This record gives sequence, structure tokens and C-alpha cells, in this order.
Amino acid sequence: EDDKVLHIGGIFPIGGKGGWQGGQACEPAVRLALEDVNKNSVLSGYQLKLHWNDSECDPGLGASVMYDLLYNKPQKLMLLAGCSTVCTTVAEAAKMWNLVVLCYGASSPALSDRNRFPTLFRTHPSATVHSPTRITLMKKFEWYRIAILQQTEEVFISTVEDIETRCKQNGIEIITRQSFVSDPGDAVKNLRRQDARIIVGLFYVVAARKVLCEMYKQQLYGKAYVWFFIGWYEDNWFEVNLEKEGIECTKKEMRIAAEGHITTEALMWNQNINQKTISGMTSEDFRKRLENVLRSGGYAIDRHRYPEGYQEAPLAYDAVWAVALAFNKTMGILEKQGKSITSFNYNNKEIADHIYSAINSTQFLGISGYVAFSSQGDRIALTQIEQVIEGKYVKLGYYDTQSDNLTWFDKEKWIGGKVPQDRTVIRRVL
Ligand SMILES: CC1(C)CO[C@@H](CC(=O)O)CN1
Repeated sequence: EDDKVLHIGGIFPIGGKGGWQGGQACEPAVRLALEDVNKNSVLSGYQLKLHWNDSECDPGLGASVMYDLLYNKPQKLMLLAGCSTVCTTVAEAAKMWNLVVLCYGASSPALSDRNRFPTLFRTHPSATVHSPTRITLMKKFEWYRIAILQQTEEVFISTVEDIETRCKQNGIEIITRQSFVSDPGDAVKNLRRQDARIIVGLFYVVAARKVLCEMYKQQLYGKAYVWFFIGWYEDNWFEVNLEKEGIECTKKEMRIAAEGHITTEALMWNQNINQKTISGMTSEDFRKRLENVLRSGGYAIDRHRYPEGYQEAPLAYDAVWAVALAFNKTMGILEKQGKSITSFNYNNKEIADHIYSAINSTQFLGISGYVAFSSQGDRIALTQIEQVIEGKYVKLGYYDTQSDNLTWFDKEKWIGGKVPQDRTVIRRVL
């Protein structure tokens, strides 16, 4: 009967053009999670039911979807959302309805602000999760003089602020910070003028192709340079869409410029592919189930035509488990007080606080690896380091920020046969 059902709202970026349409794979992943949670009776007899709509990754449309969900019965106990812009809008408003918001696809560092977003949690790591990894590598290879090249987008601006803070704490000098809106030509020229050798690049993949071609044209690549790029571009990003995007370099030139660059990214799929997670599935089991659901949704998976959000799908799947485990914990506590979670309403801060503290302390092994939240609601995640060696990405190691532990495979290759230096070394001939 209906009173054994717990209702939640969902806002997925599916249609539209701007930003990230990751709801295409994340909504199917959430469907799988609801199936599993309801089958495994994680909620001791209650069923979890989702009511959702498409935000197109547009904050205005996301807000109207949220109002529809809140002003139409049944009452929702919390909201799932994706895209940083939509999560910013939804999470800032949700506190007025005493709703926890769980974001499965939001990387913006700005969302770690508990004053603006008091009820926000995210299974998607903040973009700042790369920073301690980059710093660890700089210290490992003794690079204490670095430069930053960034696209002027909010997510990269707040990421650079985080890098600057950590560089200061670690005695690493940032000799220059160059930014560009869409044409990186002048910014790359300024890097050369300042004799930058170790450069952290922060931009979306279309801008990354423009940077790479500029690097080639201005000879800012090869044995004397180390570039840090973001690791979540598609694997062959530096060889595709060249004509379409008016890139003036050939595939060969792009490969030459790309050789040797290092990437950092947050791990979104549990790397131990035979390890059973809380659902009983391994991450490989999940991959097979997800790909079947996507095929039946019309995606050409076998031709590697994945929908957007495929990479982040485990974050959406695990978000539902986090909600179910938190609700189960909350119901246990409320029952002891002779209360019920179904008596929650948007003005009931007491039950909202129980749900908040239950999520805050929820930890489990999910498809995306160990799931736990920081005091700002951020996902605690591992990062992976790779390097392009002979045109292909090779795993160099993993980094765990929590324990400051670097797992290194000693696979790195330097074009000049030795670790590039962070500055021109004048050899004094005596
Ligand atoms: C790794 C990426 C692509 C970063 O942006 C996220 C979307 C967003 O932050 O709006 C999705 N995942």
C-alpha cells in the first residue's frame, strides 16, 4: 500500500546543448539502483520511488523542475541532481524546504561551501580533488617552479585558487598564471616568455585541442616541458574533431605535442573489478548491466558510441544506495522515538536533520569505490595519474588524499631520458 513508499525527486541533464548531458547514462543507472535497493529490501519493507524530469543542464529549467516536484504530490524526502550549475541553484533553494540534495554529477569547487549549500552532498568529487595529486607529483619530481594556463570558466577559476593555496603551503612558486576565453595564442606566448617548463592546464576538451596546437606551433612541448592536463577527456581527444573545430595542426603534429603529458582524474569506477560491492555486484557486473540497459535505450555501445555520463554512471548508482542506507538509518532512529519518516514535511526540520546526519555518516563500498563524504558534503575519492607514452595513456599510479599515499608503478617515460627540470639550469663552466 502507498504508505510503505518513500518518494524522492530527481533532476537529470538529458537534452539541451550546453554543459554536461550526463543524465543520459545516469538516469538509467539510477533506475538500476532503485531496482536493486527495492529488491534487496534495504529499506526493510519500504519501497523507494523516484519522480524526475530533465534539466538540460540549464539552471532555470532545473529550478522549474524542482518547483514542479515540490508543488505536486506526493511529498518528496530529498532530491537527486546533476550538473554544477543546476546543483548550485537547486541546493541553494532546497534548504528552504528542508531537503537534502545529493549531486551525482557536479564537480564545481564552489559547491563545497556549507554556508551557501547547508544540505548538499555529492558522490561526484570536486575538481579540487586533483590538486593534492598534482602537488604530490611536483614534490616527487622536484618541480618547485610551475605555471598555470586556464580557460576563464568558474570551475577552473576556483580550482586555480585551490592550487595556489596548496602551492604556497608546499613551497612551490607559481611564476605565472595565464588565462584565455577561447583563443590561447597569447597566453601560450606569455608562458614561453616566462620560461615556464612545468605547466598545469585547466580547460574543457575543445579548448584543450586549441592549446595543444598552439603548443606545437610555439614549440612549447618535448623533453624540456611537462604539461598536466585533466584526465576525463576521451582517450583519443587530441586526434579527433580537428577539421570540425578549425584546428590548424595535423593529427601527427597533435600527437607530437601531446606525447609525454600527464593527466590526473578522480576515479569513478572501483578499480578492483572482482571486488563485490554493497549491492553484491562487482564494477564489471555493473558495467555489463548498464550497457544492456543503454543498448535497449538505443545507444550503439558496441561501436563505442556511449551516451554522456557513462563515466559518471557509478556515481549516480551509488547516490541511490547512499539515500537508501541513510533513510534506513533514519527510520531506525525515528521508530525508537515512536515517529515515522513518512511524517516528514517541508517544514519539519527535525526529521530533515536526522536525514542530514544519517547521510553525513553513511559509508559503504559502492561501484564507484569507497563512498564517504567530507564535512562539506564532498565525495572523498581516489585519483588516478596517467601519461601519454607513444600516443597512448599509460597508468602511472593512484593517489589517496586522505592517507597522502601515492601508489606508483615506475612506468613514467621522459622524452629526453631524464626528468625535465622546472627551470633553465645554467651550467657554470669553471
Ligand atoms: C568529470 C566531469 C565531466 C566534470 O563535470 C561534471 C559536470 C559538472 O560539474 O557540471 C561531470 N563530470
